[in-house]
Amino acid sequence: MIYTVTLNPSLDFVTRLKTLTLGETNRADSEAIFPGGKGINVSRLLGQLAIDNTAWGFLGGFTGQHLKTTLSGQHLVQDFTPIAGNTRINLKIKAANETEINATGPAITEQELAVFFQKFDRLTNHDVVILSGSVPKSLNSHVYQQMLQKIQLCGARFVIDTTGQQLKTALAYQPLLVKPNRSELAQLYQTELTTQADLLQWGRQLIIDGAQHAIVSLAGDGALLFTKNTQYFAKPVKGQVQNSAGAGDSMIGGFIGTWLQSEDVLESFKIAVASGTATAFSNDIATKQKIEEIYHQVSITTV
Ligand SMILES: Nc1ncnc2c1ncn2[C@@H]1O[C@H](COP(=O)(O)OP(=O)(O)O)[C@@H](O)[C@H]1O
Ligand SMILES: O=P(O)(O)OC[C@H]1O[C@](O)(COP(=O)(O)O)[C@@H](O)[C@@H]1O
Repeated sequence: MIYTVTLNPSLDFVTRLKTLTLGETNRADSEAIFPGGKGINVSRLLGQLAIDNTAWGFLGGFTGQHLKTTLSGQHLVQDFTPIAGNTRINLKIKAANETEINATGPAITEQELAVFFQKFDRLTNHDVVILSGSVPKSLNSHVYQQMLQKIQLCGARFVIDTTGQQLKTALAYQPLLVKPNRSELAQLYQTELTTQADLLQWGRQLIIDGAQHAIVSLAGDGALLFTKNTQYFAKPVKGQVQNSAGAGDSMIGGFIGTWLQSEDVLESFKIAVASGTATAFSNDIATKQKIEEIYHQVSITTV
């Protein structure tokens, strides 16, 4: 089974307006609410590809209830840990630029955390756990490492999409896949990535440091894939961006869902790029139909 973990799910409140003026009352042209949180986005993308998966994480309050309702009927099993606090609302402002305010998230009690950790006892070496996104402020920053130790103990495999020290620590546990974007890679290695040579050098470093596969996503500039023996570049597909939130999560879902079925790295990368692009070109997580449409436009070269 594939499990996704979203410690800090969200409702994404997306509002559109022509111009955003700070310090003034702005009037929106439109607004919409989407389920959010990186692991949940991965689950939804896997669901679009009809790949069975179970979503873990914390949900609570009226926002958590709304998220639950929105997810019901999608191709994923909800196995969230209930909490007393309210699931957060993240604000995405689409004006001339995209501005995001991601909330800190609710308080998680020690008891709620203990109930969540019990789920890891049932993992086996057939399972893959996808750990994604930020840690609610109330949780200790070592929570990712605690999960990794439990996953390793059961012989399960994992994918991790987080940043900074948490990502650095995770590399030593040999993740199946990591997917930093350009700024996350620069932050990880405390370096500047100005040239293609910089990207290739530091992308490869992810493999040297322990990752089995590494995608460096470059938003409108495409993506790079690194494995022990190969390096690929996917050119950006041209199109109209609608809402790029979840594009990176969709890449992870597309890659890992395909790789677990075929172990075909090139095909998995192609579907990853199609999935990420299709989500960027959609209002919400991409549909299977949109992914198939984009798939035929994906062009990959060895670099
Ligand atoms: N503006 C865009 N044009 C074309 N493809 C895009 C665009 N934005 C995202 N994508 C696709 O989605 C992938 C993931 O997007 P990116 O923004 O890099 O991830 P993240 O959301 O994790 O920061 C990119 O590597 C690219 O393939
Ligand atoms: O957990 P974080 O880092 O606060 O991010 C949560 C946000 O990330 C998203 O999952 C989108 O992620 P990406 O754009 O990086 O793919 C949103 O749905 C959500 O609001």
